[in-house]
Amino acid sequence: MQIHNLSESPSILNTFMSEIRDVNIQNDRMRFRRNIERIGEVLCYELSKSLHFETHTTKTPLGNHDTTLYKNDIVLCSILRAGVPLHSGLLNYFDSAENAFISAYRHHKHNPESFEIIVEYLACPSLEGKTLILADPMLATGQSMVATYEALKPFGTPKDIHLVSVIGAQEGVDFVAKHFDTNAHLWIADIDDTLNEKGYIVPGLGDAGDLAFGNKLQQ
Ligand SMILES: O=P(O)(O)OC[C@H]1O[C@H](OP(=O)(O)OP(=O)(O)O)[C@H](O)[C@@H]1O
Ligand SMILES: O=c1cc[nH]c(=O)[nH]1
Ligand SMILES: [Mg+2]
Repeated sequence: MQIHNLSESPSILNTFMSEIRDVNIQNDRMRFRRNIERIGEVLCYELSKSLHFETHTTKTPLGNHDTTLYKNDIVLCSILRAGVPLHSGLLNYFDSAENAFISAYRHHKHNPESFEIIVEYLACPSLEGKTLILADPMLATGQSMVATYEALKPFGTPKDIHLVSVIGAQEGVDFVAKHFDTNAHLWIADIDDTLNEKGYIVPGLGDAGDLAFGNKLQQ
């Protein structure tokens, strides 16, 4: 897997990243969602440079102008629920993308420290020969991303695969790298060192789903 960690070259992205991590700012739910969306836009722009481009002639009022436009058939797939604002950011730029949604959540069966990933809702178009973009803001253990990929396999074989995430833990990045092809890409805004005993990224930002949408009761 090819890993593109955008924190390696400082940019305006650092401002959005510092706001979503900051305990004094992140509780402004609207700002949190909008920052995740803006990070999605920046990641989308970077990812777009790796797409397939072909020459296109545009007719202006005064003549013709040659440029290149991407030709990939894009399917954006987000993992509910924290993936929703990231999905919006990607869709802001990929105007005509097809969309898939999947629910993958951590189910704490016996105690807060052990969980399994439950995949329930799944709506997806054909993926055959298309460019699949899998988006989830948090890449902690990597289990949700891998469970989602397994659940999508019956929908066809994508031509290429891009994972998009906001914050990853090194352990989760290593885990997904083992499960995806070497041609797959990971576009990520930052990678932190560790996970705590509950599988949260440290320092991370806390619970992205709760910060975006409010607390949920455990089922
Ligand atoms: O890499 P993993 O260890 O699988 O963890 C990451 C998952 O955890 C979060 O979802 P969560 O289960 O909190 O659901 P939510 O989006 O409903 O809050 C996050 O959005 C990822 O989907
Ligand atoms: O740190 C983490 C890990 C999983 N999900 C989150 O929202 N945050
Ligand atoms: Mg959550």
